[in-house]
Amino acid sequence: METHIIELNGLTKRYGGINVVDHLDLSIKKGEVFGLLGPNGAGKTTTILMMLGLIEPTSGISKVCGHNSTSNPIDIKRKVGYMPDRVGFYDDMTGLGNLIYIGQLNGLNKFEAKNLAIEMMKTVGLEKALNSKTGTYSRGMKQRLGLADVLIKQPEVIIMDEPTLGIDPSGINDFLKLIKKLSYEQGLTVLLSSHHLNQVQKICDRVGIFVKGKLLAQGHIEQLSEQLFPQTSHQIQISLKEAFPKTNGDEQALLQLVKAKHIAKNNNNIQVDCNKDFTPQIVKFLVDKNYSITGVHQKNYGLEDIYQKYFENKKHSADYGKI
Ligand SMILES: Nc1ncnc2c1ncn2[C@@H]1O[C@H](COP(=O)(O)OP(=O)(O)OP(=O)(O)O)[C@@H](O)[C@H]1O
Repeated sequence: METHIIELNGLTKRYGGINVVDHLDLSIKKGEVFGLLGPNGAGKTTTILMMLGLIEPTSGISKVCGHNSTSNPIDIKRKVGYMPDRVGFYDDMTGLGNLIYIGQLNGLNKFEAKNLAIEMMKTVGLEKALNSKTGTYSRGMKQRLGLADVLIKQPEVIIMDEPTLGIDPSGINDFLKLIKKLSYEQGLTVLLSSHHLNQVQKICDRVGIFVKGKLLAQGHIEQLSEQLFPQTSHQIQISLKEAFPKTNGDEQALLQLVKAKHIAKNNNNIQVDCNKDFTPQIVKFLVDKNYSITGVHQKNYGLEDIYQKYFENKKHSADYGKI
């Protein structure tokens, strides 16, 4: 049986008559890296705060590591490490000093705290900066120290709110790889809230698209496009030697064959958006009609495309529930 370490059922938070988190159901397995994606104001932070037991839901239940977040916030605090978007440290203390202090606040004696702090700083690649004051750390180094700060509590689950804010691109890559490695090696479950889609795509096992308090779709990236755009989940691009169509009848016949509404044309290239992979049928159709094919390509939606396309569609629809 699969173990769900995070279980949200009907989780709702109402502010000023509006459900900013609206009957949210979400299950995350042990060891999974899950990306919660959504624009500003979607309700990501409110959801996280309910999971941590820091605010009470209006209705519904949040369970993390088997504990009810609302009735057992102390147990949640023991098992869940939370990394907010900006991590604060004492700038005039060394990185090591800051971590030892956190370790002691979490019940370790000075000796244990020092040993663990050194180990965690090595884990996050800060061994050379052990004795530098955190005031001299770069933003990326501070985020790594923030991760060490979470790890020293030896959590089962790590929740991160926009963890890469303000880090330069190569620092982001290194930081995300580190998160993935930790999850893999230590079986840590990670919930990562972000609106940086490309980054999330790189390391998450699953993602959820969260808009106006509701989870619109969740799954692996490939599944998302099928859920969100059932009619156009496969984009098939064909390059031809000559322009398409030779006759109007060809275009209509191809549209009917693949049950598509529109064929996009650009010079000698065409793109057909279909609800399944019609590549063999399209190629056969064109060959039978004596077109010369110079290239065939199936484009997969990336998370950025999925997100953009979703919000483009929303401009034409008043109802977020209808896709
Ligand atoms: N204490 C509060 N009182 C009233 N409204 C609130 C409160 N906290 C959050 N909200 C509202 O709830 C909505 C969701 O906010 P939340 O911070 O959870 O979104 P978010 O997805 O984390 O956005 P961001 O990425 O900008 O942090 C927003 O409209 C916000 O104004």
